[in-house]
Amino acid sequence: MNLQIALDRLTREECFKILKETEKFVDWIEVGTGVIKEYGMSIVHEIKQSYPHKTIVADMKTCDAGKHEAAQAFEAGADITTVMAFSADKTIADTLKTAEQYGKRIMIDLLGVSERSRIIELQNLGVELVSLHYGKDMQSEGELGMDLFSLTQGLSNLEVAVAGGINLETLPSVIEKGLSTIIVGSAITKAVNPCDSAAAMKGLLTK
Ligand SMILES: O=C(CO)[C@H](O)[C@H](O)COP(=O)(O)O
Repeated sequence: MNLQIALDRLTREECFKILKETEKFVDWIEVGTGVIKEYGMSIVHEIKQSYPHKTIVADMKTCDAGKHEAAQAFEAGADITTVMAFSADKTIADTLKTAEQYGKRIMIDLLGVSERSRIIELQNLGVELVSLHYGKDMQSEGELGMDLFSLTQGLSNLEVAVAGGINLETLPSVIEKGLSTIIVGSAITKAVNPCDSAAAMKGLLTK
């Protein structure tokens, strides 16, 4: 099970400091949407240069102009770029095609999706990697509920990640769902000791 660290609401210096401290315990590095908005594609490039052996996820949250935005992410060094599930099928198809041309991948962000039928449509378009997502703003109204997992439960040929306020207390019940990637932001990046937090989480994932 991969641990993906999400670098959100951080300065460039904070991103690199946290990566230096947590590198050994994280598998995938997500350059968060806000960080990309602040620093542009150059920060994706810098992080890939510094961590060439890690899988870099550019959280572009693309919803239109798919071909262009996917190419931007891959040119900058991203291995995976994110695309919103509600995007037009043409956008999904274009980003998939672009990913194939670059030998890279797209991850579909399921934020706001409540019907399994959309996920099946996405699979029919060729999608193989999705992320269940309980949004940052929704987190102020309560923790990620286990019902979120029913969206993808039992679907075959689908790699599933999950994000949304996961912390050391909630991680064990998330692990039980048997997904491929657990995405953690604040519980590591805003921890007093990000290294200890990442180590503890990776420890649970590899148990
Ligand atoms: O995509 C995101 C926000 O849109 C974050 O990557 C995701 O929510 C993980 O961060 P946190 O653990 O702090 O919720």
